[in-house]
Amino acid sequence: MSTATPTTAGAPRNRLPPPPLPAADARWAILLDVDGTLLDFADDPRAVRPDAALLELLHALHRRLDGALALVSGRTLTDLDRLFAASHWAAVGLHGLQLRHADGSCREIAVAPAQQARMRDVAHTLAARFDGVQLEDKHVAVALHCRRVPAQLPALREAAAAAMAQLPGYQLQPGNLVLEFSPADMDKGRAVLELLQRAPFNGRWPVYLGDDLTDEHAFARINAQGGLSVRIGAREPSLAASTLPGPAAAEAWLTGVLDALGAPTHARFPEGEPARQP
Ligand SMILES: O=P(O)(O)OC[C@H]1O[C@H](O[C@H]2O[C@H](CO)[C@@H](O)[C@H](O)[C@H]2O)[C@H](O)[C@@H](O)[C@@H]1O
Repeated sequence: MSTATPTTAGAPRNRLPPPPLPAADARWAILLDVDGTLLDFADDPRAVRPDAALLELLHALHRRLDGALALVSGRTLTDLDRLFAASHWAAVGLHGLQLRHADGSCREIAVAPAQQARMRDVAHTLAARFDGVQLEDKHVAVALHCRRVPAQLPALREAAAAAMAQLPGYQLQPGNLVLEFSPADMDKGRAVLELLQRAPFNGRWPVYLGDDLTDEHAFARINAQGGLSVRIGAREPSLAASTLPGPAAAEAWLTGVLDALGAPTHARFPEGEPARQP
């Protein structure tokens, strides 16, 4: 699949092909990371929102795949449902801590309240020490964003790694200009495997699109299942077998997938238009 070519610095670099399009009768299941894959990055995590064309495309694909399309994100399920009007979809939230199957059944990994309170306390104290670092408190997990102050990332990483000694049961998950404290022993790969074991995903060919380090866990599982892993962007190294340059290219490719499969005909948004931010 991938071919290694030398860079000018002499280090190998993977040159990956674009993903193929399906045959009209293909039985695909599509799993989609959100930030950096479907949506361009914004300085403020609360500022992003999918535009109408992307929403329409995703809802049409979800119908065409008989529900075998899921969002797999570090965001909470509540946030995903608000952004995508998708509370009837299977989804993975908080990097696998939350999971909803297509039949609506959910599971959530909990942490002892005292342990969680300790983690939040440590994270808030840490964020206050670094000017410009934005704290996103998801309760069971906390993200410290450096998008506005990328130069702070190395020092924040060092301080956060040191703080881990006080936080048994937690892991420090790096992402795109972000560090997250989240409960250990869960990642997107494990959650994706759970989804793939149940209808309507089982028996279909799994295709996963993602851009970030957290998506590498999913790429590993998807590859082991014989599916297709697609890296969005150019981050290296990656386990992905295929690549697209960014969210705009991902949307164009998904449009090609829908065209190849043939568009469905019923209602656009069964649960009403998605909420709009002011
Ligand atoms: O798994 P994902 O869907 O990619 O979610 C990962 C994190 O995405 C969000 O943060 C990232 O996007 C923000 C908006 O563009 C950006 O400001 C931030 O720097 C990025 O790290 C989200 O806020 C996090 O909760 C997710 O874990």
